[in-house]
Amino acid sequence: MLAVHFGAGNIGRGFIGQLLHQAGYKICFVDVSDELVAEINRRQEYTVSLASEEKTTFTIHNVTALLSKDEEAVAEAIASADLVTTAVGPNILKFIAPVIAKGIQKRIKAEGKALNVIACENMIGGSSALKSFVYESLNEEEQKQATLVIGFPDAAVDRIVPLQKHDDKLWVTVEPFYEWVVNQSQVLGAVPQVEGITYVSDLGPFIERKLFTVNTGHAAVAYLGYLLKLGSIDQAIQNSYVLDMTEKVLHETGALLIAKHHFDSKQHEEYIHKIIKRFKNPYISDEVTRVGRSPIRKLSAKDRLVGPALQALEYGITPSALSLVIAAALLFDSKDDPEAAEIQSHIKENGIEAAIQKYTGISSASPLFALILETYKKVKSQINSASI
Ligand SMILES: NC(=O)c1ccc[n+]([C@@H]2O[C@H](COP(=O)([O-])OP(=O)(O)OC[C@H]3O[C@@H](n4cnc5c(N)ncnc54)[C@H](O)[C@@H]3O)[C@@H](O)[C@H]2O)c1
Ligand SMILES: O=P(O)(O)OC[C@@H](O)[C@@H](O)[C@H](O)[C@H](O)CO
Repeated sequence: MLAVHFGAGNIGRGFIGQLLHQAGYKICFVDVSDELVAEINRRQEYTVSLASEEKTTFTIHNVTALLSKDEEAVAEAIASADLVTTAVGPNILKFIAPVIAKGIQKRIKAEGKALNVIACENMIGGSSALKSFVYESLNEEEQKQATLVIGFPDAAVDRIVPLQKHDDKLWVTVEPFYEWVVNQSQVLGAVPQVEGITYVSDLGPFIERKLFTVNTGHAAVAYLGYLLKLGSIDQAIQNSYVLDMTEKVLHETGALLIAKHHFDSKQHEEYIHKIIKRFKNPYISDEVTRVGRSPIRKLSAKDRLVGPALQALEYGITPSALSLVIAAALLFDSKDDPEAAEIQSHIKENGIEAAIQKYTGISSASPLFALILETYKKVKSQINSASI
């Protein structure tokens, strides 16, 4: 069995690669990094180690790699694959779509069997978004045929994989916990048998629970930690203010998730505790700048901050703590992050009101707009007087 996986980065090698290997797939990674591709092809194996006291390791064999610009070879691989997965980042999906379309065209011509393409990205409807991009490169007839044989099941993936700092360029250290939930109702043909994938008929509650708890909480720790000049998530969560505000944020999103999806409140409370414990993992040092990366994406209307804040209002919940994190994201000025730099220069040139509208999509008439603005001004003045 062959799996073609786009993105040989942290989650690609450290999570998806491990599970696919254990399920018996040969993996062909596709990446833009010459260094990664060359090293994978040279060794054809790599190590995943668990960030825990035992430091258990797994060797992932049977791996090769292609450069994404080697379009003919990538399309050929897709044409003969049993599964296609991605972990490249939500903003990259549109760039890998044309070559996936090429592979689909070859497959349709050869009357190949049904194939599923699963985007393992932190976003709602990742595979569906990828499908839309792929369809832009298919003509009407190809789209009709693809609808019958190419499934794009949406997924939620959860495993904390920090930036890697090893002499071995392929080694990847990951937290022991993982969760991979896939919408079975969007699978076409045989359901991929991968131990560790949980199939559900409705992904909505699962992806919102994951994104609005793990990622909202993570963003809270990252952006508040950054303001307090704390470098890593485990350091930031030890700070009583950060911990207190993160818990408040997770109780706001929790109230929304319980009201909307009818999760059991006691079980949800346990879920929150488990996640905070994961953030405290002393065997992982995860930089706040990684977790806060791409603030334009994280501030967008459907993502982990503004998404639950807007929905909370609809359920009569005031998103005060969420507004604090949104304000902190607007203050995130990490120099190495191009999206942070763009927000800061927009604020400088056009003012905070224009930036809130542009990056969150919230209209100035919304009560959330006023709440974010007021909180932003308060936090900024606290920073200026060094009282945060
Ligand atoms: N790291 C985590 O803890 C984690 C957990 C769950 C989900 N995710 C999600 O997984 C995705 C990847 O995150 P990551 O942390 O592994 O990032 P990463 O930067 O480590 O990996 C992304 C990989 O994609 C490659 N890439 C970029 N453009 C490409 C292209 N055009 N074609 C092929 N490959 C390309 C990069 O070279 C890199 O190797 C994101 O959507 C992220 O939100 C990450
Ligand atoms: O990958 P991002 O940038 O969407 O979010 C950063 C982290 O919150 C994220 O990578 C988590 O580590 C991961 O989602 C845990 O499952």
